[in-house]
Amino acid sequence: MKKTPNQMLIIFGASGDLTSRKLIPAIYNLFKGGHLSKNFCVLGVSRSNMTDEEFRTKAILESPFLQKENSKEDPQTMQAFAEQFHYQDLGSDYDHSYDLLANRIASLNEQHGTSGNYIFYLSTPPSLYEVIAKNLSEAGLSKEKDGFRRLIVEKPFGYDLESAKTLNDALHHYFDEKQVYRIDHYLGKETVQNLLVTRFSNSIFEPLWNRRYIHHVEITNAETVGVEKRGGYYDKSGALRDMFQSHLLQIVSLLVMEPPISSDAEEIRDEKVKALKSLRIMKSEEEIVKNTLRGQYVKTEIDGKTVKGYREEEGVNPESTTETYAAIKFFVDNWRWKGVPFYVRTGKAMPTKVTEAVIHFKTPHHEVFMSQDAYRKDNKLIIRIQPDEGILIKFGVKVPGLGFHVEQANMEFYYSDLESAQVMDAYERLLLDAMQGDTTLYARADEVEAAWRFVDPILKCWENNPAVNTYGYSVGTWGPRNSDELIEDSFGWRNPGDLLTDETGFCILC
Ligand SMILES: NC(=O)C1=CN([C@@H]2O[C@H](COP(=O)(O)OP(=O)(O)OC[C@H]3O[C@@H](n4cnc5c(N)ncnc54)[C@H](OP(=O)(O)O)[C@@H]3O)[C@@H](O)[C@H]2O)C=CC1
Ligand SMILES: O=C1O[C@H](COP(=O)(O)O)[C@@H](O)[C@H](O)[C@H]1O
Repeated sequence: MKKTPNQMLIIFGASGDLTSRKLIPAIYNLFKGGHLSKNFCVLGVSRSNMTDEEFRTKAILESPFLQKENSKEDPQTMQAFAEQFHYQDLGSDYDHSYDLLANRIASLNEQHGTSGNYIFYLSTPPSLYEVIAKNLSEAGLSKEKDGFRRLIVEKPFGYDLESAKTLNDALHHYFDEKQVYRIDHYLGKETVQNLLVTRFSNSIFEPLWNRRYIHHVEITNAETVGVEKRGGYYDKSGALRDMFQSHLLQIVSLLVMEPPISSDAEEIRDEKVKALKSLRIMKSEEEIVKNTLRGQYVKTEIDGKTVKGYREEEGVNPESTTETYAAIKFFVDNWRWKGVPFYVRTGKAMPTKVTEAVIHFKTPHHEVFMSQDAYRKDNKLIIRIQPDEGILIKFGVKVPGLGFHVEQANMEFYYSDLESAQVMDAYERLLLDAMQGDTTLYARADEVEAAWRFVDPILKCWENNPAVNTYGYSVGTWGPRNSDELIEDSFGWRNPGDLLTDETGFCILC
């Protein structure tokens, strides 16, 4: 196990949802797993007025997100964990009290022996990222003189290309790029990382990983939930910004990239940037309208009960045209991928929670045997990112008996079958990487900008034409009725039931 240096984690936005739901449980698991140094502490920072004790009680001892642990752990372990937590109230606008904060950090550094190593985690509304970075710098907390100084920045990173560039420039004013860790929690998922290993450590896949053998690539990200309590944020964002620009383009970059020369963070990130730069940018509105589709879930009767539509959600404009479903077809203009269509869709309020990438291989050039079903004869590699993490290969086998009839068989691997299947939660993995100074799974400035460069024209076109290609879909369905039209040349979207479900090849339409 790699040793984690002594350090202090300073969380801005400590009273918020992300801190209690994701960050504290992740730190707790790292603590229990023995990944943290004994000389470690957390300083929570936000506007709310709380003492250390009140913060510990709310965020740890009475946290619903640590309830399971609370009930089964002995109280001493929980208490020992809680004692590493402190809290600092920063006043109403995060623009003051930084000298006070610097003094508090210095005194906790003495108390916990954190060796002057500080990570600042920005889990506040994004509008505060720049002001916090500036104030940290002015309080002398950004320069690495007597320990490391790192800045973890939550998503969304920018609202479009221009704002992402502005934010990068602003952060670079106060922190060097190597100090900035832009988080994308999908990169913390074991199966997303496994995309690299599947591709580059198996000589059976890589020779086929190109336009000669791949017919098309399909990525599905579906959630059963709607926008829940995040309507205010989501209504200004939409599926394209919320999921596609960040998480899904990260997955695309890992599928598309060339082999890096080593597993060094910069080598991998260089290749990802090149991959993102090779996505063909859709220039005309006509091209965008032809290759994209969006939808919004609508009020739906399910088993005699009315389920809210998006426009009825708290914080959402009742006339909103924000998309909760987006599907995009695009091409990658480089030697490897020329002419291979990529289809990516994401949506809320869908039938199941699933994320998967499907590589559809071309059918053999000359068909000797007839398949039972014309749509099922292509080989597929299904990389299941969640929830049942694993890999499935579909290939043709002879149906026993007379003649040469072919049917699809499955060869599958589930992560849960591994004896050492201790899959770390994404935030746990990413926090540990930042604590150990590993940037591989964090997005670099040029990577984020390259992703926005691809998404920007689509956003602009959609904003200019709010009604074009926008369709309602019922809660619990696979999106708008006509979503298969986008993928018409490729047999329709795979219906991702269980990993092993023998799909129909067609989307279940509303
Ligand atoms: N929640 C989630 O699931 C996810 C969140 N994120 C990102 O993480 C960040 C935090 O999200 P989340 O925890 O949900 O947000 P919350 O609104 O729950 O919390 C935000 C935190 O920032 C503080 N804050 C809010 N408004 C202001 C303001 N105007 N001035 C100063 N401080 C303010 C709040 O504390 P106080 O009011 O005490 O000052 C609170 O601690 C956001 O950037 C979000 O996009 C990313 C992915 C998922
Ligand atoms: O970043 C986000 O991700 C979640 C989905 O994450 P997952 O790990 O549960 O797949 C999504 O619900 C949210 O809208 C988005 O901001």
